[in-house]
Amino acid sequence: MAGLTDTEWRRIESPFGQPSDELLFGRLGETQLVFLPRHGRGHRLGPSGINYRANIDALKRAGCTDIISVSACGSFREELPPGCFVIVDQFIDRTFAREKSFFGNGMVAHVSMADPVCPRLGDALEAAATESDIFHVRGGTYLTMEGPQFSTRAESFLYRDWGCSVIGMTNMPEAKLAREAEICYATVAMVTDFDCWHDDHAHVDVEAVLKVLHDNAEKAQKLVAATAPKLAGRRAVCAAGCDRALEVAMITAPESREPDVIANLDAVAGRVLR
Ligand SMILES: CSC[C@H]1O[C@H](OP(=O)(O)O)[C@H](O)[C@@H]1O
Ligand SMILES: Nc1ncnc2[nH]cnc12
Repeated sequence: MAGLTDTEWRRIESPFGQPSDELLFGRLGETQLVFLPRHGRGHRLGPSGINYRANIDALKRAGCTDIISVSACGSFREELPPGCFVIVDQFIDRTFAREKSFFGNGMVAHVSMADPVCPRLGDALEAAATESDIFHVRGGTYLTMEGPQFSTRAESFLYRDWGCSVIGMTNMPEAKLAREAEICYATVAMVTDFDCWHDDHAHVDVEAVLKVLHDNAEKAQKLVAATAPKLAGRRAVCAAGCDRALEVAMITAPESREPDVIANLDAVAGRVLR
């Protein structure tokens, strides 16, 4: 990415297994930035094969306070055509074959997902998109399907009827895990296709997705570059409380907590478990 300096790929170890790849550390002006390709370089990993827990844990260990998820998506709305960037504010999770929590037996926690997107990050993305003259929409619901196959036409119509805006295969459980790790999270959904509901457009295929993605890569980089400086001066606390999500979430009594489970949570929940 143009303007990214002091770059270095570094491997981060996680007790939750292998992150998708090494992390690319760099600096964009005053902002420290870390890039993690969620499918690995070369797109080796499918959406169900990504170790989402290891990725979020590694980002936490790397010191990340904010995550901007850049994601290719199908659209359910005429007014969100290919090329449009949607700064979503809600998710529906239809995945079923993924580890979805850092917590469980031995240390149970229930975080709120009522507002899964950090409004401060949403504001920064919206302002950056406006400044950069990028066609975008603020707000929308991202449905996460398991994949790897695309939806049937019946599913596509169902999700439209549910009021969903876009569809992808990765943002859940990513957003849930970011919340558990007390990291602010926001998504830029880059619309690549109309899935398979639209009479006037062919059903989605990978070739079509890649073409739109390539045509929009520069725009996505411009958006990240314009957003980064807005996040440089880290506030003491997140006004929405993303960075304190665990304070009202943990339910297992201290004497019932399992030490080996607690040990793995040193990065994600060390702040509240110490
Ligand atoms: C190549 S189309 C399907 C693929 O694209 C999206 O990836 P990402 O969310 O990482 O941008 C979608 O979720 C699927 O994984
Ligand atoms: N139509 C679609 N469904 C699921 N994931 C996608 N990624 C890009 N387009 C998609």
